[in-house]
Amino acid sequence: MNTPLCTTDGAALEDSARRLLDPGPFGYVAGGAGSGATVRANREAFDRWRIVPRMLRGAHVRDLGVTLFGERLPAPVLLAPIGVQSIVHPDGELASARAAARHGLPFVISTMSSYPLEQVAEAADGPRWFQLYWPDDPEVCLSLLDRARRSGCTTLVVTLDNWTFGWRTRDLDNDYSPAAQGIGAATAFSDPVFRDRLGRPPEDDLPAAIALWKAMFTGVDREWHDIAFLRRNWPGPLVLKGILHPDDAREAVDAGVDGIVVSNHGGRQVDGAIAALDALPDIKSAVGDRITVLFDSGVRTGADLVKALCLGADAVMIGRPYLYGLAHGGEAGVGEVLTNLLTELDLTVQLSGGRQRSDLDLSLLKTNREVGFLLA
Ligand SMILES: Cc1cc2nc3c(=O)[nH]c(=O)nc-3n(C[C@H](O)[C@H](O)[C@H](O)COP(=O)(O)O)c2cc1C
Ligand SMILES: O=C(O)C(=O)c1ccccc1
Repeated sequence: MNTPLCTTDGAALEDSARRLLDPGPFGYVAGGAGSGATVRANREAFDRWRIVPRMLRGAHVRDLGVTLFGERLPAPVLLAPIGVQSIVHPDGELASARAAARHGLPFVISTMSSYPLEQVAEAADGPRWFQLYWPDDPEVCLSLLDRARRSGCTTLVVTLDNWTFGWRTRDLDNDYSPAAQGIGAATAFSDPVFRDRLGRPPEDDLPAAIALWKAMFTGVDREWHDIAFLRRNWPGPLVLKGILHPDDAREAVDAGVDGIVVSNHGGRQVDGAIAALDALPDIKSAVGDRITVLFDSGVRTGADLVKALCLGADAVMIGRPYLYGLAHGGEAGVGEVLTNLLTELDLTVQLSGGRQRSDLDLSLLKTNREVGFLLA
């Protein structure tokens, strides 16, 4: 471990990662789209809510476990799919997956991992899900789904908000692109159908392999009726990631998926997009309990986890904070970030009078505006 990790908040953790990493990788992880308005909005949205703790509720005994798609989890927390993790630590996804497994939390393996899917899955000796960047070649897609299933991934998360990268100003200014170096291509390059399409081993002509990889995985967008292809070809739970509009959430229900992730990709795609937390209540009202509602974007503390759960998320994904932990100390660093978040979650729930997930609802929250009204 490099230095003790900051426990104060996500900003301190980010600052300490800035000191450890080169500007290119740090900017890639921390940066957002355009002016950074949505990265900021994600944080501001959390700051607009206040928890109103309740007393004398016997909260000394707690169980925050939840069942997601038939899987029992110790807490309503997952590790978000994050690709190219080797840019912050050589062990990359292997270390993060091991830390997740030690906490019994699901690790969502990105299509763009720095290590092949099978290797990450083996390291994630606990619950593991697969995140799909949907290639335009259906045979490659089927091959990825098959590999994910064989590797023990139970749930498929299909990311809909990144058919192409947002306008990422920091990366442009730093002239930094992991993809241009082929970082994140390990799963594609080890795919038999991809290799067949390329016609030779990727190592023999890296530029050609990278060009085919980029062409296959970017620039395609699909339509709602295309979800049927994944529904037909994925035997387990299917989750759509990147939903921000209640009508899209209703479409997801109609498409027969099992869940959605309310997310703006951590503010990395559309500058000026609505904060994911601001989108959550309307989406929850739109879908009710018909599908599972997951959430990410902007979560930095245990109190943030409580707020997202109170606003309707069935479980919450951690993004950048665990990557900062990885930068600090590999598996141990990720483990420490998770321990800190889970401990603060548990303490916040206890001190707020909660005993279980179902105690966390809107009755525990007020907006700043309401608080101001009460004070007036
Ligand atoms: C460096 C980096 C790489 C990411 N890679 C992926 C990815 O491969 N697939 C995906 O669905 N989301 C990816 N995301 C988005 C995360 O899954 C998640 O939505 C986001 O980090 C949540 O916001 P937060 O970091 O503010 O918590 C990535 C995010 C970062 C910071
Ligand atoms: O950077 C990202 O947000 C992301 O989703 C991604 C996409 C492709 C490769 C690596 C990361």
